[in-house]
Amino acid sequence: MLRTSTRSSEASFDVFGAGMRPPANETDEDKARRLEAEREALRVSKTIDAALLEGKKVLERKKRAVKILLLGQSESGKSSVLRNFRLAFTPRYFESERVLWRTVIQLNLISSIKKILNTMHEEWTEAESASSPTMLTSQHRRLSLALSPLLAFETSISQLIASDAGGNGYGVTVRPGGGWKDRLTASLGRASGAAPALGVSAEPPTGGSGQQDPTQVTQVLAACRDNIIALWEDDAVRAVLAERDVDLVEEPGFFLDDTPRVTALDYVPSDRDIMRARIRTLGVEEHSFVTESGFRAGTEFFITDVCGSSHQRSTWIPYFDDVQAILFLAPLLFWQSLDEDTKTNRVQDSLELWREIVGNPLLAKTAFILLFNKKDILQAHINAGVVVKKYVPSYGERANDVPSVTKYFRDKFSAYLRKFSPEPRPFIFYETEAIDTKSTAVILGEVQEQIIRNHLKDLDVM
Ligand SMILES: Nc1nc2c(ncn2[C@@H]2O[C@H](COP(=O)(O)OP(=O)(O)OP(=O)(O)O)[C@@H](O)[C@H]2O)c(=O)[nH]1
Ligand SMILES: [Mg+2]
Repeated sequence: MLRTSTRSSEASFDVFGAGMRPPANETDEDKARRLEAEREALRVSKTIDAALLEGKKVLERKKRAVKILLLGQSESGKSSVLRNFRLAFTPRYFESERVLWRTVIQLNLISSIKKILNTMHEEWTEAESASSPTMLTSQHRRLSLALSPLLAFETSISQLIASDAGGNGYGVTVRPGGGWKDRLTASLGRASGAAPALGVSAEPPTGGSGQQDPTQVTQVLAACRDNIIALWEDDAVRAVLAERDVDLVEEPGFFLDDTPRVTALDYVPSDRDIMRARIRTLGVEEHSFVTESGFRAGTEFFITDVCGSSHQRSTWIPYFDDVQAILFLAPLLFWQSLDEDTKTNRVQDSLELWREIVGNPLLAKTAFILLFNKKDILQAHINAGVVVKKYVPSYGERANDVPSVTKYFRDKFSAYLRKFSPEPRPFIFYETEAIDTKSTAVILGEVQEQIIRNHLKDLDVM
């Protein structure tokens, strides 16, 4: 019995051993190939182990980290708040990205120019087909021609950083997931032959592949400076834009009034410029970082930034899991409608969205912080005489000033929170102006402190 058992175990050992042993007639070449294959298999196995370990570590870190979700309609200022967050709490990282923002701002400027040129072309086409007079002259045609090289840069750089899905043809839209920064960094590095830096290289860049590089755009913009100013300051151009309802000043990412500064060869974007830059988020971006400064520096954050367009809101749901706080942005721009649905009033849309989000059972334990962002724009419009009750009849005879408007809508948001939250939760709100980095830093400092305290309480650390 004992012998049988031994034999059987030897036999089974042999079955595996035979498979592992090299064949008796193995040539030197076969052996080299086999050893190489074994080394490769070991490398792949180690890579998989490392990835699993890394994945586990990320999950562990994510469990301990503070998780924040930025929500709100498109253009509400979610990404701008995230930028403010990074400026306030990871200033070294923010500095390292300044060079990328120069390219985004250059693209914003070119987008505005493209809109003007396209509007002029529409005017010419209609004037020709209807044989009607136009205020635009041959001088405008010369300007249009002189500025047309900029459009090639717009296309080319947009292709580098933009999504294949593209945007609406004007705004800057980036690839989902934030990978655009790596692509742009690599491109800037290649163009200057070194790590990307601000200012242009002494040597003019050589295009080579035919693809425009971001360093060249700096030089072409500098060369176009006077023509851009001439175009934007031209009375006939302004009149054509007004006639065709093209209001560039009101659009996000408007830098035409800053042309002399933005087109300078040594242009370095200020913090405010970076907050004013417009780049549309597509899909969902997850940002993880450890704070360098502020309350409990060294705290790890996971901040999720989403695209606010109504077509993309279903992509938010997977990110509701395990989030400590939602920063909900709701600008009180009651005279505007959504870009994607011009029949829907912006504030009405924010209220509906707020109601859905606060009422979501997955978010019952999540803290909500409401940011009435863009208070500078609200103030400017009230100062310019915009009458609230014209757009919001239920506003009635209340005073036509910012405190009354804010109180009116604040009461509505607060009532929805009380009525639709699955469990009672405090109503926390701030009035913000994300392009003002100083005031935003103070508010974000308070917000961060509250969130960390709550988080530590949940983890039983405090
Ligand atoms: N004047 C002013 N402009 C702001 C303010 N907050 C944001 N902006 C500008 O508004 C534009 C839109 O802001 P984003 O942060 O890109 O908006 P978003 O919510 O991320 O939009 P999506 O990515 O499309 O969902 C940008 O050009 C910002 O510079 C503000 O408080 N005041
Ligand atoms: Mg965004």
